[in-house]
Amino acid sequence: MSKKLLQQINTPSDLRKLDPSQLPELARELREFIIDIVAVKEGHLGASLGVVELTIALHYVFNTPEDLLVWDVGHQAYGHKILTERRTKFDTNRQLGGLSGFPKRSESVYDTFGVGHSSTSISAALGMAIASQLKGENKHHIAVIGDASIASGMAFEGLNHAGVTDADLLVILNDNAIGIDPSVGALKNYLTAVKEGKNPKQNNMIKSLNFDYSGPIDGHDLPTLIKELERLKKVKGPKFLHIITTKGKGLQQAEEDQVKYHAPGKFDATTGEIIKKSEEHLPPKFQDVFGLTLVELAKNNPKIIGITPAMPSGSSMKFMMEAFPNRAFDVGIAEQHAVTLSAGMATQGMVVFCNIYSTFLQRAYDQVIHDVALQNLPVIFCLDRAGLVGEDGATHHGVFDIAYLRCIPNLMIYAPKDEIDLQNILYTASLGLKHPIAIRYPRGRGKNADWKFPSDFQKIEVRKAQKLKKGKKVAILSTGTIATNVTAALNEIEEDGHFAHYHFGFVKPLDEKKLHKICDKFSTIITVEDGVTTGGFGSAILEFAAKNDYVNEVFLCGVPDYFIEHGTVDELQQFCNIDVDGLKSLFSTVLEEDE
Ligand SMILES: Cc1ncc(C[n+]2csc(CCOP(=O)(O)OP(=O)(O)O)c2C)c(N)n1
Ligand SMILES: CC(=O)[C@@H](O)[C@H](O)COP(=O)(O)O
Ligand SMILES: [Mg+2]
Repeated sequence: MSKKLLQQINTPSDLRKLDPSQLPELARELREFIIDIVAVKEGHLGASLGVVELTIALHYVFNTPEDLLVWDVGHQAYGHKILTERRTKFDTNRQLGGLSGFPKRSESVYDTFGVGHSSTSISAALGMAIASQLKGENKHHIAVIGDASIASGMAFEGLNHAGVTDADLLVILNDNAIGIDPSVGALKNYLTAVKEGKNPKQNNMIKSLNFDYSGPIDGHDLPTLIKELERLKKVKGPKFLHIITTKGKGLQQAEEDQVKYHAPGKFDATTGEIIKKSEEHLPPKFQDVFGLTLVELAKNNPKIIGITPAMPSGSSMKFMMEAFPNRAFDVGIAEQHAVTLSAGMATQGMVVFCNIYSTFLQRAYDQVIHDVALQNLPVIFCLDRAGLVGEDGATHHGVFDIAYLRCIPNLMIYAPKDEIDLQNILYTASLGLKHPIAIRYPRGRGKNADWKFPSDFQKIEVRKAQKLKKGKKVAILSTGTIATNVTAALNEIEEDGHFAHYHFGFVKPLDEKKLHKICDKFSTIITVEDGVTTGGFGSAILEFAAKNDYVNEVFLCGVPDYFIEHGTVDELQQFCNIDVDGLKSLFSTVLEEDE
């Protein structure tokens, strides 16, 4: 179908020239445009489809970019990007060198705040609103936040503050009753009661926080939305609009299976059918190795508990939730709570597997230190999506965990080299450890198509590093699944026992006995990791060498000291020179120099 209206719009001021009667047609065109491109280029789908009308109404009513609009998480901001000067580039979304999948200040003046991690929008927009007041500027400030994201502690901190200000802040709650997985918790029940009219108006909790509350209204009804936004524009102080939308709106399958269509991969734009890749003979996803192994272990140990903050599907904690609903908890977007809840359970002798994406654990740093490590509670952190995650980009790479966890006393860190190693460390942790442990593993699939399940678990000796290959001259020390790249690179160069390769599953505690032997035997050491080298595994080896007066040459390979953008994992590893070819050329150079 034609996109006559959309093609006329490069900026929101073009949009504001349209007659209100043309906006529903624009919404149809925008939706179709998003579907056509995401079907081929992949990305987040359902959330953006759900806010098409809201996006149009906001840019129609408010004077963006003068008025400041903050999208929470930003996975729903595709329509916003398309209407704000990026329509012709939208087909590069999330690709190397292309548009970011999330709003980003350096990308556009319309992206007022960089997002990706949830629940920041209220604080950020309030900060802007207070700054505008202080500067004597007359602007509107709008935060758009979803029902799952508003349940997070940080959003409540923002609301709590905003309610005692007279800042020009409009919070729009986009309530579609789902996050990535169905929303959870008492707040969800409260919002449902409000929607069903079961909550008396005088008991409205948002009103009681001193907001001008309106809604709930139909977020797909453009005339109603526009009328209400026009009204709110004139209201002073903090305001809260509750709108009801359908995630995936306009694509039947996306509306019916909202979990799958959050980010469906490639699909047929006309039928909506997801284009399935054959999964036969493919190695397992690490998340499934985690999820299925946990269930297996939990069968024999009633003390095992699983906790996820809002990622039951992404982490595969859903298997545990299905098998043992009483012992598995989705606590919503609440990483801080997830960590301290785990600590509380651990005080009572439970064996808690707290699964958090590496990047999202950053939010619960104090809880890891203060509530877990300081009390030496043996919580088992399973950090999925460690390393470079690919198209989600800089906000989501799990590259800092080794560096930010390594300095915490009591906390052990383990990075398995493959699926079996992951299973075995989960098993080992389930037997009971004297300390908390963080087990980090990457997004995506392993390499072992012959992975057997269930398997014979092997206990892993704490601290012990493993020799993967013998060699005489240079020692390569790797941690985690990047070992596979090292092995492949070594297999591709002609070397006759020049390089030895060691897998350091334990980054902490380090196998110092083996390190002494390595430092004595090899004058050159190369460390390889898929996280930042600043403070990471390589740094740990350098610290060991310095502390023990070794003067070996140590080369660190890993993620450099700047933020890595989006692209495929292969492209980004190549960029960091930790792909097979990058490592091969480094090893070849070392080999040539030695000969
Ligand atoms: C701190 C943090 N934890 C988890 C996530 C992963 N995540 C991204 S979107 C999302 C669900 C958001 O749901 P909601 O706010 O209701 O927005 P919707 O997708 O429904 O539009 C989650 C859990 C995140 N981005 N940030
Ligand atoms: C927007 C967001 O934070 C999530 O949707 C994230 O993109 C999920 O990542 P995975 O696809 O790795 O589960
Ligand atoms: Mg939602």
